[in-house]
Amino acid sequence: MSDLEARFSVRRGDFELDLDLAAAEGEVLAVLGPNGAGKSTLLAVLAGLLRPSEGFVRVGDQVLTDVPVAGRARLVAPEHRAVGLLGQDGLVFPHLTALENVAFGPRSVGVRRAEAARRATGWLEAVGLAGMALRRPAELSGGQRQRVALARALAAEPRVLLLDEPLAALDVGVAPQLRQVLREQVARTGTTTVLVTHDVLDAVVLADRVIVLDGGAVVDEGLTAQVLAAPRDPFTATLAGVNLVVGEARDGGVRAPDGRHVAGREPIEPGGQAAAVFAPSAVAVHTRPPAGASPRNVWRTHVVALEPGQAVIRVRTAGSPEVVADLTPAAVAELGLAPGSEVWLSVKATEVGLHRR
Ligand SMILES: Nc1ncnc2c1ncn2[C@@H]1O[C@H](COP(=O)(O)OP(=O)(O)OP(=O)(O)O)[C@@H](O)[C@H]1O
Repeated sequence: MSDLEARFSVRRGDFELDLDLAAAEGEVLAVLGPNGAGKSTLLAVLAGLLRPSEGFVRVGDQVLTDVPVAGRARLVAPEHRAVGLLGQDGLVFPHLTALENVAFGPRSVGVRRAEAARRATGWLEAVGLAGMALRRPAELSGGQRQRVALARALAAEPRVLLLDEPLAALDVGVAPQLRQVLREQVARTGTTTVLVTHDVLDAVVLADRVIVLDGGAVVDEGLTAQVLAAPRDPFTATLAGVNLVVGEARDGGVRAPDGRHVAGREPIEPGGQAAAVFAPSAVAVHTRPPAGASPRNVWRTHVVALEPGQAVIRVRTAGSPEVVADLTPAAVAELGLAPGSEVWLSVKATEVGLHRR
């Protein structure tokens, strides 16, 4: 049986989120999605801050939220759920020291002062803050404060930990260290975790599985590596840094809405929806129709934009869906590319993965 299970729909104005998720004990589930996809709404329902229009949330054998279609709703108050929440700006009491902040959880369930302080000291050590126990939040850096907030959340020994963009407010230099601390502590404590993030790296480093939300619905889900290697949704493809052409399975490949046909390494059975995935570095750009015998995909289009990437220039081209190519600056200069340039793109079929949707 899953440790966490939630199935509900919830409305916020015109927005509706429909969700069905489960996480095994100790599993880290990342929730990815663009702005407004419903990620915070999902956490609010799990935390008991928001009541769904229908559905339930269960943690272990305890039903925390139960809103039947007809009949009485039941909602366990947020403070009585064994659910911890850590947001972007970890909530810590400004007037308490780091130690007192972390000891707060154990104290509030009746643990004696000395024992709570002993446990809090252990947690502060675990998150790399030994020696900072007596500082108040104002005397700590943003990254250190977030460590205190993490220690505080874990010291309450939640059955499920909810992380809402926990690294988003930190400097890029600090985020990797805290990401590592999160990873260690979640693994060490075996806490079932739901991690909302914009950053694909968080999912790669921390999560066993991911779900991708878009417009209030789950559009992709599975093991992190699999979802990123074979995205089924354009948003996931962008996160994974790959091109995704979704269309009808036809003639062994994928027929895009704009008529483009994409062949892959292995032919795919016709019928139904399929997706072709290929890396921007696998796309060659030509200013004339390319000649050559090897089996490959060739499409005529035009350049929409040139964008700086890391040691490459990303060439965005017209089409539905859009295809991007990564070229060296020298190649872009040699081809004389600019927005509006007519180009032919070619991709070797051996570089294209095809899968069913
Ligand atoms: N209090 C509210 N009242 C009405 N609508 C709301 C409220 N809060 C959020 N919404 C709407 O619900 C939708 C989902 O918002 P939510 O904050 O869950 O998205 P998100 O995926 O967390 O986005 P972001 O990544 O920008 O934080 C949005 O369309 C938003 O406008």
